[in-house]
Amino acid sequence: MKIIIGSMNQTKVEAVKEVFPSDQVMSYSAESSVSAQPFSDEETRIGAINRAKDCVSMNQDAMGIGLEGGVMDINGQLFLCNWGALVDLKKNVHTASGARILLPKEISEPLRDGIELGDVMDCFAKKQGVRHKEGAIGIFTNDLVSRKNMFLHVVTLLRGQWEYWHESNLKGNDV
Ligand SMILES: O=P(O)(O)OP(=O)(O)OP(=O)(O)OC[C@H]1O[C@@H](n2cnc3c(O)ncnc32)[C@H](O)[C@@H]1O
Ligand SMILES: [Mg+2]
Repeated sequence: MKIIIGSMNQTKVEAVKEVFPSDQVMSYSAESSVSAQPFSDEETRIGAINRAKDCVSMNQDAMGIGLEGGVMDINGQLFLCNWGALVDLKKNVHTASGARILLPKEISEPLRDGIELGDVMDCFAKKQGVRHKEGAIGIFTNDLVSRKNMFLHVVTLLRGQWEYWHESNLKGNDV
């Protein structure tokens, strides 16, 4: 089976390759068609779906996977949120979200001023390319859960749902 992951970010590409080890995984810089820094669950999820659909529009013989990172507000506090979407050969869509953790004020304030999380994290952690490595989730979990680990869980949720609905020949809520 061919699978296109709609990102060149290695944390996302490696997560898909690990969850689909027997398949041909290709990466493509898909359009999320949402803001570079999504600010709600809804916007982040739509970004993931748009990326997956953009992948499928490139190659009708492949399944598309979109993974999107964002933040969401609960009672004035910002949490990391991540969403994934899988579009299969029949154009059914499955979605799943990732773990979420609170971001400290040092991060949420510059985010609300319009700076992207990846850039804020590099400045905060005094590192380069946190988004391509451990991610904010890695930094704020003391490296116990990396960005790739978090996406591994999301992609596993996508694969499991796709298998369940595919094998049962039924339609899920998302499809
Ligand atoms: O190339 P793409 O696939 O776009 O990968 P990205 O690293 O930009 O990631 P997203 O667009 O999915 O995430 C939206 C923004 O949130 C940032 N972001 C999300 N989760 C992050 C994390 O765990 N660590 C650092 N930055 C993160 C990311 O850098 C972007 O600025
Ligand atoms: Mg991005």
